Amino acid sequence: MEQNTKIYVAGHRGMVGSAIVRRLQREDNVEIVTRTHAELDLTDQAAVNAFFAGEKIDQVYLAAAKVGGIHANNTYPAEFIYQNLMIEANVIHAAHLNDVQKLLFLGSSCIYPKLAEQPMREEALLTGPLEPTNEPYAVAKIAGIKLCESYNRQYGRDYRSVMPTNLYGPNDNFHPENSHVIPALMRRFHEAKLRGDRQVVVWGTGTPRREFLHVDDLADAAVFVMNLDEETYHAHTEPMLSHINVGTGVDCTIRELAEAMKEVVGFQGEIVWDANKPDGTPRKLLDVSKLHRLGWKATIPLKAGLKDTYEWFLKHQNEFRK
Ligand SMILES: NC(=O)C1=CN([C@@H]2O[C@H](COP(=O)(O)OP(=O)(O)OC[C@H]3O[C@@H](n4cnc5c(N)ncnc54)[C@H](OP(=O)(O)O)[C@@H]3O)[C@@H](O)[C@H]2O)C=CC1
Ligand SMILES: C[C@H]1O[C@H](OP(=O)(O)OP(=O)(O)OC[C@H]2O[C@@H](n3cnc4c(=O)[nH]c(N)nc43)[C@H](O)[C@@H]2O)[C@@H](O)[C@@H](O)C1=O
Repeated sequence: MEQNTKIYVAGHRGMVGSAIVRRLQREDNVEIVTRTHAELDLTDQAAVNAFFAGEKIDQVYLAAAKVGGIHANNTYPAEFIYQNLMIEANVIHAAHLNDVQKLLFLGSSCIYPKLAEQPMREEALLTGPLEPTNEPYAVAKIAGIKLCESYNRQYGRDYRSVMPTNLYGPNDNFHPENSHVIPALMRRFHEAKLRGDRQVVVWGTGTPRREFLHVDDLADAAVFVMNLDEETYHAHTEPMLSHINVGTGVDCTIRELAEAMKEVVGFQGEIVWDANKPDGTPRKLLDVSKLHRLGWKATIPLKAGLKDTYEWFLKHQNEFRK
C-alpha cells in the first residue's frame, strides 16, 4: 500500500488555504495537517520549531499571511512587513531543519515594480520601484521567494513559489475597509440593495486595471505546481528566478468590475467615485505564458466566479470574520 503524503496547509481557515484543502481532499493518499492561528502563532519561532519537530511533515503549502486590500496595506505597514517576514522565515527555516521535502510559498503580483511592462513577466522582479501603498508587504513577499531560493541553492531543497494575481471567492475577507475590492464591493452593493440606497460609493477613479482569479483556480494551480516533477520544474525556472505567475491573462478596469458587481448583486442605483481614495498601481496583469507552457490554464470566467461567490456570500453572511 502506498504511504500517505503528510501535507501541512498553513492558513487553512483563510480564503486560499481553505481552497487548497478542498482541492487536496480530492487527492488519494494524502493526510492534511492544519492548525488554527490560536493553536499555532506562526510568528512564534519556538512554537513553529516545536510543531515541525513533532509532526513528520512531507509538504507545506504556505498560505498563512497578513493579508488585506489597498487601505489596510497603507494603514498598517508595520504589521504587514513584520508579520509576513516572521511567518515566512519561521516556517521555511523550520521546514528545512525538519527535512520537509517540498514547500510551496504563496507570494503576490504586487512584488513587481509599480510601472512594470505589461503583462508582467517573472523576469520583472527587482527591476524598479514598488507601489508605495503596499511596498512593505511586497518586500516581505520578495523575501519569501528569496528564502526559498536560498535554501534550494545552499541545501538542495525543492521549495517553490507561485505569484497569484488578485484573488476572490469563498471564505474571502468581507471587511468594509480592510478587504480587497471584490469582497468590499459585493458587501457594499448588497447592503445598499437591502436598504434601497440610490448610490454606492466606489474608491478611486475607476481607471486602474486588475486581473482577478477565482481561488478554486488558484488552488488547482498551486497543487499543479507543487506536483510538477523536478526535471520539468527546473526546465522552466532558474535557481535565482524560480517563481511562477498564476493568473487568467485577462484584466478589466475597476469601473468594469463595479458594473459587473452591480449586475450580479442586482443593485438598481448609481455608482459614484471617491477620487480621494488611492488608485494604487495603474495596471497589474500577469504574463502567464510560463504556466501555460507547463500545461495549466484558468477555467473560471470572472462573471461566473462573481455569481458563485455571491451565492456563497448569501449563505455565510453571519459567519464573516471581524
Ligand atoms: N487575497 C488575495 O487577493 C491574494 C492573496 N495572495 C496570497 O495568498 C495567501 C493567502 O491569502 P488569503 O487566503 O487571501 O488571506 P486570508 O487572510 O484569507 O488567510 C490568511 C490566513 O493566515 C492566517 N494567519 C495570519 N497570521 C497568522 C499567524 N501569525 N499564525 C497563524 N496563522 C496566521 C489567518 O488566520 P487569522 O485570520 O486567524 O489571523 C488566515 O487564516 C497569502 O500569502 C497572500 O499573500 C496572493 C495574491 C492575492
Ligand atoms: C492583491 C493585492 O491587493 C492590494 O492591492 P490592490 O491590487 O490595489 O487591491 P485592492 O483590491 O485593495 O484594490 C484594487 C483597486 O480597486 C479599487 N477599489 C475601489 N473600491 C474599493 C473598495 O471598496 N475596497 C478596495 N480594497 N479597493 C477598492 C482600489 O482603489 C484599487 O484601485 C494590496 O494589498 C496588494 O498588496 C495585493 O497583493
